[in-house]
Amino acid sequence: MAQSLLDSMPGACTGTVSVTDHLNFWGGKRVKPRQESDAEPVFEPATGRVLCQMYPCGAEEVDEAIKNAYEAYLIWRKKAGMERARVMLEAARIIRERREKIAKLEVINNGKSITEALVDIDIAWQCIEYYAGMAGTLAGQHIQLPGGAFAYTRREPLGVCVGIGAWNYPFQIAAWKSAPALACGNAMVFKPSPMTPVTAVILAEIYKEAGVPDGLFCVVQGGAQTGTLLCHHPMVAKVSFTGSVPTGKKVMEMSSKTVKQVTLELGGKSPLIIFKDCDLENAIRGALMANFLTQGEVCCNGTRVFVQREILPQFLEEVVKRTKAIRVGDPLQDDTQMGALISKPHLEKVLGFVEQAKKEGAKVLCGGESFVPSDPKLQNGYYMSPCVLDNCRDDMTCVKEEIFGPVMSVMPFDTEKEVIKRANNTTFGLASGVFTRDISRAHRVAENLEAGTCFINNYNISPVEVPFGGYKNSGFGRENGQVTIEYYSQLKSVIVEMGDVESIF
Ligand SMILES: NC(=O)c1ccc[n+]([C@@H]2O[C@H](COP(=O)([O-])OP(=O)(O)OC[C@H]3O[C@@H](n4cnc5c(N)ncnc54)[C@H](O)[C@@H]3O)[C@@H](O)[C@H]2O)c1
Ligand SMILES: C[N+](C)(C)CCCC=O
Repeated sequence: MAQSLLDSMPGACTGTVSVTDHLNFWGGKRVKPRQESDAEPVFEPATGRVLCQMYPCGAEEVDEAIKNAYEAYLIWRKKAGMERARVMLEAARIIRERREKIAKLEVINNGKSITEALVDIDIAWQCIEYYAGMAGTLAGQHIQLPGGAFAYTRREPLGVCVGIGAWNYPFQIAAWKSAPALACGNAMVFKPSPMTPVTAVILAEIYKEAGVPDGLFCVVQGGAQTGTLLCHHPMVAKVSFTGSVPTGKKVMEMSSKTVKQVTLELGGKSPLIIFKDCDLENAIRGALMANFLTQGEVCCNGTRVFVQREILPQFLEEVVKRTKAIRVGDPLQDDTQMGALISKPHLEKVLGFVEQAKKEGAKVLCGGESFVPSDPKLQNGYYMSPCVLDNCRDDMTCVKEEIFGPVMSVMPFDTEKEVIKRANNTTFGLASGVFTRDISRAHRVAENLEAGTCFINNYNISPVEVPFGGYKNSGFGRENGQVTIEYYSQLKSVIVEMGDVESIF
């Protein structure tokens, strides 16, 4: 059934696809929703058409999926790491083979450009391939103790892990969470955002095809209620959450009731600092990459752009020229650079931030308006023109709050000390960036910025080998990189006596 959906992708155009397949997945197959009464429409952002219905899972379905995942976990955890690796490598291969079709479906559900979606799918299979490579390397330590006694540690899986995703990188988030989880021998029940329910289930089918036991990667659909059921379920060992700070706090609180481990990948308001000694051309490219990928709906975007006063005029002139030239439109067209925002309410929220910024004294240098493409089929889509704001101050709403749209706020600064203080003056701490040719300054600034990532002379690249995650309210735990193995496994110490027991009794 699902294969037919992917098979229809090559010829599919914007405005032509409807998804009727079931979107839940456990027991090795798509599962019909038990309740069809609370359906929520899912929209195609590019056209505003209804793409499909999302039927939230209730308590019985969540319980069934978790129990099914637990059965699969009992089988999977006993497999050698090399065996798990082979299955995961096969899953990565299948994704690579179907990348165009999956990317197309992602575009239709999310609204981002096909150019970007292809990169997202590539990052997804790379992540699975990377953790497949690590599955066979998991090992403990041998510790010598007095009298011939010794101890060793075993790195063991946690059990059933829950993944809860945001809507901006639907397939990639599912891969970033499931790949390390599965490599360590866990099972995962994944809940995508109710706005992007379509592609996580494709990943489930691919894992199944690659040879994971039925139930190892399950998908349950739903919003806050379904998420709450997952976070409270006693058989869940860990919740890895990607989403906003307020929801992340709730997830942490709910998970604490049954002492589940938690990873929180939350929002950001990241600083990008551009010194006058930078390569200006690269800094401008970096600023655009830091603000306008996925219509600005990126957690780690560098939306507070601090530019050293001497180069501010040249920077603004060039950034505005290039922002105005960004081609907004049909996300399935190869030459489109920016697609549609996720939903009408979200578009209105982002436009509201621009209005508020104007009221607070910011100057709109370009964009910041809703945009109606000339193609009639796109006229009800959720488009806006990318925006550059000048005259921004640190106390403005647009500088303090995560907008999650294509809005860049630019501010001048004079000294390194001053800009570091201002950059750190936020409750967020996801990412940061610095452009300078001074190597000492670059590393000094990186050391002093309170953020989980600092890009030097680039922005928003995401090699899967490098850990990704936040400081402060942007969360804790990491995705990607070797360290994430520690967030999906636990250590057992086995202590072995070789002599007699010395008892004080
Ligand atoms: N740090 C990261 O890696 C990262 C990546 C992508 C997005 N984000 C952040 O995500 C936010 C945008 O995504 P969003 O609007 O989907 O966020 P959101 O917090 O509204 O929702 C995220 C997920 O949580 C679920 N959810 C909502 N209420 C819940 C509850 N009470 N219990 C359990 N689950 C619940 C949603 O259904 C969704 O699946 C932004 O703040 C963005 O910065 C962070
Ligand atoms: C792949 N990027 C661009 C680093 C985004 C990671 C996920 C954040 O929203």
